[in-house]
Amino acid sequence: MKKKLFITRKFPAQIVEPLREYYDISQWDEEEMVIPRDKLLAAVADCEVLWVTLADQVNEELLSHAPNLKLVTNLAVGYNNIDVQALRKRGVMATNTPGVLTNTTADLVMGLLLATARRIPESERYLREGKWKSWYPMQLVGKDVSGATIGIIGMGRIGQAVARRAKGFDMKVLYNNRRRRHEAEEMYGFQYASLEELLKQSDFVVIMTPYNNDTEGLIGAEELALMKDDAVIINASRGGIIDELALYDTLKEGKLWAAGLDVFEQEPIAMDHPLLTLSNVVALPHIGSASLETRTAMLMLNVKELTAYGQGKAVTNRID
Ligand SMILES: NC(=O)C1=CN([C@@H]2O[C@H](COP(=O)(O)OP(=O)(O)OC[C@H]3O[C@@H](n4cnc5c(N)ncnc54)[C@H](O)[C@@H]3O)[C@@H](O)[C@H]2O)C=CC1
Ligand SMILES: O=C(O)C(=O)CO
Repeated sequence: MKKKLFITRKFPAQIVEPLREYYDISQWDEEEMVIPRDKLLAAVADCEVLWVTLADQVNEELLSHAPNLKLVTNLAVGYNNIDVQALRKRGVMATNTPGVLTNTTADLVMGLLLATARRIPESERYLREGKWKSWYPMQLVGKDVSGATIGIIGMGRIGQAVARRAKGFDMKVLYNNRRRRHEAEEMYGFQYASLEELLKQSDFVVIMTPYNNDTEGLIGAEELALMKDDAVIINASRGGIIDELALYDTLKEGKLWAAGLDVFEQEPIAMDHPLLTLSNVVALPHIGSASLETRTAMLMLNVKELTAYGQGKAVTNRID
């Protein structure tokens, strides 16, 4: 008998179909909308394998409804949506998608850096709104990225890919990480700094840590106050790492140049969120890894794990 697999979103048919060799598959039939929780809890009742997106919470509640569950595959590298302890307790395995999205996400971070520093979205709105009357010296002036100091908090796969790109802009690279990256320091001249020094010295601060109990609220009012008044903060990791209301207050008081945000505490962000009233906030709908090549690679990495499990082989990229 085939194993039961439930997929929490409508994924492309050509990706899912080959898995039918091993699985009896059911899936939520919406591409855009998250499956309602009650439907998900009912759907997992008899499934052995669950394929989720980062919008699905895999927690004690879900596990208590899924007595046969053995494997969860997460279509994301970040796995803050998964309660790893609860999984471990029940002997359920989980996998994620490290590596395949590193460059694409680092590219987006550079996009946010340029967009905030050079006021690109604001300038585009200005043109489309018919405000462009002439060229004048101080029109929509921004700040230079080239030669500036970037401070990267979380020097993992993506953090290091951002740092390498920053070198291409002749930036000085400071970083803070759980452990020193001696090899990268020697090879590229990246400099380790305490969080406090990094915040004080950087023109651009980029957050690339995972989201967990240690990093929740890592950047609050006190940390923002350490930053230069004309600095930019970029968050492409997870929303809860920055205190959004503290960020709003800091920007509103003119104590920061701008913020570039791909992620939010609540996703989608509420349209009346105060951050969205500020013209120096560039806000994106969590598109860090959203290139066709990379989203396909993420799906295919999950497929590889599901195929291995279906064939009775070991899965890799385990997060449990
Ligand atoms: N916006 C988007 O679409 C995307 C967002 N992400 C987010 O980026 C995160 C990072 O991804 P990777 O670079 O692949 O992970 P990684 O595990 O390679 O890197 C994370 C780094 O953060 C460091 N770190 C952890 N806690 C820290 C702390 N308190 N202070 C300083 N450093 C700390 C770790 O030592 C590690 O070097 C993911 O967990 C995910 O939340 C990832 C991909 C796309
Ligand atoms: O992989 C992740 O963690 C994302 O946020 C989306 O790619």
